[in-house]
Amino acid sequence: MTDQMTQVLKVRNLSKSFGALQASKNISLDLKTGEIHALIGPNGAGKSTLIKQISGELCPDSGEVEVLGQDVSALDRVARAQLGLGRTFQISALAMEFTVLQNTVLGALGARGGVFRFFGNVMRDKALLQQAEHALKRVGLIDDAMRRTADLSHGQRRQLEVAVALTMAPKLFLMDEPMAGLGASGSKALTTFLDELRTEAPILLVEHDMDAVFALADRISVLVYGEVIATGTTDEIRNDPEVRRAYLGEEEAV
Ligand SMILES: Nc1ncnc2c1ncn2[C@@H]1O[C@H](COP(=O)(O)OP(=O)(O)OP(=O)(O)O)[C@@H](O)[C@H]1O
Repeated sequence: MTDQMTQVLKVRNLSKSFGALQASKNISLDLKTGEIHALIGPNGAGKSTLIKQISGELCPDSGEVEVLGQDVSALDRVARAQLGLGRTFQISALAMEFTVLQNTVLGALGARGGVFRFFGNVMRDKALLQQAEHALKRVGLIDDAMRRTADLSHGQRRQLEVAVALTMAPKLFLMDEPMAGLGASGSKALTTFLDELRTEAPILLVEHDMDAVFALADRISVLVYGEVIATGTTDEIRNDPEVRRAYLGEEEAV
């Protein structure tokens, strides 16, 4: 990393409670140009809750979120996405009866702010098709373009979510466990892809797969009980006694 790197995402003092449970405690972190910043922590630490507050799906009790220098705290999810905040879609966002290509074209249509009217016409739109095919090539799903989404493996659906998000040409990515359910070869392929993607769109990556995290991350933040207990390079995190005690040690991940 160099000093010239700019912050594309800044989270300041975010807090969120669900009743008596404080799921985010005064969280501050940032994401810089060209980097992958991994967010790790035990189950229930509050990783997804944090991602949802950044994407605009969940409203924090206090704190601010800045995207590309703009305070987006008052903006909804759609407005944040239009500013370039990409988010891997939940599997439920895919239309299971549609083909892989159709789902990706719908993503590309959404990226243009298009309205879904006559699907037949949409599927004849050369520019949309090219955009969708390009995204499918990048994630390694082009050979499956005509398959029904319902017939894909779990891992392939995760790849498709990334392809759909890519059609929106995001300037930064929030990814919540993209490796989940991928076999060894799937996660290796996705690791290679994310490694390349970071220069185009930096990534805040929530991931339990420690091999992927330590292979990819420029920096890691560790979240425990809603609190960031450490942020640092992979070596700093690996050797941090508090992190080892609170998280890594217990999982024997290093
Ligand atoms: N909508 C909600 N209502 C009440 N409690 C919630 C809600 N969403 C999350 N929680 C609680 O907040 C805490 C943080 O959950 P969260 O899903 O953010 O953790 P996580 O680190 O993403 O976990 P995992 O690694 O298992 O996905 C958990 O105790 C969870 O039960």
